[in-house]
Amino acid sequence: MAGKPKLYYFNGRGKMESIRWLLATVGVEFEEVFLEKREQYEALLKERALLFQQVPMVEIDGMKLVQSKAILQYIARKHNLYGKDLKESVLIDMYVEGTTDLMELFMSHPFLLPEDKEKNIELIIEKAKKRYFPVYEKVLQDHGENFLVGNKLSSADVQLLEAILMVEEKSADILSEFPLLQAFKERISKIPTIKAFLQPGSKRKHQPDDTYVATVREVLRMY
Ligand SMILES: N[C@@H](CCC(=O)N[C@@H](CS)C(=O)NCC(=O)O)C(=O)O
Repeated sequence: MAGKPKLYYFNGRGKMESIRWLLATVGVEFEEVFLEKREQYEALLKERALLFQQVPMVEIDGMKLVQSKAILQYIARKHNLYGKDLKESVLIDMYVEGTTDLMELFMSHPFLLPEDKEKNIELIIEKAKKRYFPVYEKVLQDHGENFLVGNKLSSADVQLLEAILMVEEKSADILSEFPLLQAFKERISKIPTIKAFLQPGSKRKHQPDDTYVATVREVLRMY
């Protein structure tokens, strides 16, 4: 039997966090290798473990997978979080891409100059409020189900909850104008595996701090 998936990334959210969320949701335990030194990254490059010289990399089912989107789709397909047919899958892809676009704005935020950070976070919150959250509110309304697609949980639901919590960290009352999203958040948060992942001490990461940013810069030589 294959061992636990092994996740290679930094000790921060970045492009690995949605993968952690999805594995936790489907109840798969995983190990993490945190890159802290340039030498660890160089060792991975030397053994040709990183196809495009990038992390995230996940060792799973005898493969070394890179490209976060491909990894997420693999996990979603394997664990039936990817819809019942092509039409459901493409909707899931669209909704996942929307939340990814929103969360990527947050991912780049810690790397900005201090003087740009405040203005940038205001713009991100504005985008969440005006562009992204109204879409998901309407999808829930039109679809009339507990989930974004079909009548069961999909990776789109998991990622939407992740995005909601990320925005709420910066704007606690963001959902006040979105009652269906508020109910969605409460519902999805109660799924036992997700509830466990939301507890302190889980492998969920919180907002990257200066140490995280400094580590990424050092390991990837981003100066
Ligand atoms: N499309 C890739 C992008 C991965 C990516 O940009 N990884 C960054 C760290 S978050 C990296 O390894 N950068 C090193 C480089 O590009 O040289 C994915 O989604 O996995």
